[in-house]
Amino acid sequence: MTEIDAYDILVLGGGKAGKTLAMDQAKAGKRVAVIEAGMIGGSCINIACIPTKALVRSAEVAETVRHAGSFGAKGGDVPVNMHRVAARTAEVVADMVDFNRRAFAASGFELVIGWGRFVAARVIEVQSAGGPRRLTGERIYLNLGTRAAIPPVAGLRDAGPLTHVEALKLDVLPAHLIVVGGGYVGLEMAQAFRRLGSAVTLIERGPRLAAREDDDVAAAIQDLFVADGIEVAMGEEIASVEGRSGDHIAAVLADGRRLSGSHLLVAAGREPMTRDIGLEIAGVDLDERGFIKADERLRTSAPGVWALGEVAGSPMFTHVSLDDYRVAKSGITGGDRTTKGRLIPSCLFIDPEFARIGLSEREAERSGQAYRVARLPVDVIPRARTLSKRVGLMKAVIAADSDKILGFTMLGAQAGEVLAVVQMAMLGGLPYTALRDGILAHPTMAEGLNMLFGSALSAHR
Ligand SMILES: Cc1cc2nc3c(=O)[nH]c(=O)nc-3n(C[C@H](O)[C@H](O)[C@H](O)COP(=O)(O)OP(=O)(O)OC[C@H]3O[C@@H](n4cnc5c(N)ncnc54)[C@H](O)[C@@H]3O)c2cc1C
Ligand SMILES: NC(=O)c1ccc[n+]([C@@H]2O[C@H](COP(=O)([O-])OP(=O)(O)OC[C@H]3O[C@@H](n4cnc5c(N)ncnc54)[C@H](O)[C@@H]3O)[C@@H](O)[C@H]2O)c1
Repeated sequence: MTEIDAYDILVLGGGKAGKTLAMDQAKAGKRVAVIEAGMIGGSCINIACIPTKALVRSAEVAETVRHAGSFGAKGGDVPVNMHRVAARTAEVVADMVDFNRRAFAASGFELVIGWGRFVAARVIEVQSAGGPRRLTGERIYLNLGTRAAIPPVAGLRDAGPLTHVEALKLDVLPAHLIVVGGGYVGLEMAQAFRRLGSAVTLIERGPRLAAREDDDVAAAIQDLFVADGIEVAMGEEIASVEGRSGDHIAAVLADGRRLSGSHLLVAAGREPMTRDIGLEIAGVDLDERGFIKADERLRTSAPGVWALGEVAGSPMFTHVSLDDYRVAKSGITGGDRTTKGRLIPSCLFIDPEFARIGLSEREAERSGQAYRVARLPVDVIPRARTLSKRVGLMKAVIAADSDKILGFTMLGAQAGEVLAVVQMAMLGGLPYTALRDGILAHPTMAEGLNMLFGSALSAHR
């Protein structure tokens, strides 16, 4: 019989929520272990947010150099060294992994590297370098994450498509990249590779890019992509894929048209890492999509087992995974924090950025409440002119019967930073007039908020 090591806190999967909880609880004197398959620090720093934003930065520099002449500097269409781009991305990742590794060690939790699976209700077996080990915890937290879903399209899997993981390591520039999916991953990657110098075709089967956004916002993003020279194929179903990514590949559409390229990147959504790890033995129920069913305190159907981050069905952002840690910690310390009613910001790192907090106009309409809308083209903000970044819009949704801000959307330079200003106003319960009348520094992009909230509000419903 293999011995079972017992811990106060056992975390399976070291994502943002799990690693933060582990460090916190280890520092508080608990006996804590984290079982992690191999990505020290989880997907954000290894294969997701951080390397994509490093790639996006390389693309931004290439684009700036390309247009340097108009700013009076010497530039032009200089070739991009993808070997260096990939190396820089890897350096940024390595630094953060190292930082995490040291923080883990300093906190005092035990990091067990290996693939974990339940072998009994509260027992996880790990296949680690030193042979199999069994661990149990008074409290067990599952922070397993997701991976790129490969749609069941004939020939797609056999074509060896790239996902974000491989695309971030490419040290040759794809001559022509086909991107399947116009969500967050597809949009960031499509524009980055276009600006690095690839021809890019983006295929989205739905009616709009960034599916959850309002039509005018999605159309503005599409215009931006078309202006960048990206071929955008909307509302198209891929019937089959022929060839191999990295060589020659073609997406054959339902109407028989062929969209050909050299590489194909799949960015068509995510699937949870819940298969074949004995969750049924653990008594952890899944929903119809395979995500762990968790309540507002992130409790699963198994007593003493919680789920955190994407695998728990939480919105797929690192800052939400971090908040799941706060909810989990509150459960340990007797607090009452839950996942209900969270105000969750999002920022899409295209150029210019897209950001949203609270309700979109469509969501406000669906909610049935009376509301007003304010709109502003970014072009009228002085800072947008000094930056030569005049594309985009700001949009706010305000309650009709009070001055409460219900939502804010921006496509424009530094949208993620401007968003935080509105978010703080919303968190503080400030009326929209505070942003209309507050003295904001000139010339900043945030100054546009004075104009946005000072503009005529059109009433709805
Ligand atoms: C390309 C891309 C870009 C993104 N960019 C952003 C961004 O800019 N901003 C943002 O907020 N969000 C971004 N996201 C989303 C963000 O990465 C995730 O929401 C975030 O990392 C939270 O993940 P998590 O905590 O749920 O789990 P993860 O960080 O995915 O952690 C899960 C961990 O569990 C491990 N694991 C899984 N199964 C097992 C097992 N059986 N045994 C042992 N270990 C296991 C995995 O190795 C992994 O390390 C991006 C996602 C992608 C794909
Ligand atoms: N900046 C950020 O914060 C950031 C960046 C990347 C990812 N993320 C997170 O990761 C999540 C997942 O991103 P994602 O882009 O993989 O998924 P997504 O769900 O956001 O978008 C997937 C898109 O692919 C389309 N699609 C699916 N199957 C298709 C097919 N066969 N042909 C053509 N199109 C198809 C869908 O209609 C959808 O528009 C995001 O929702 C986001 O929460 C965040």
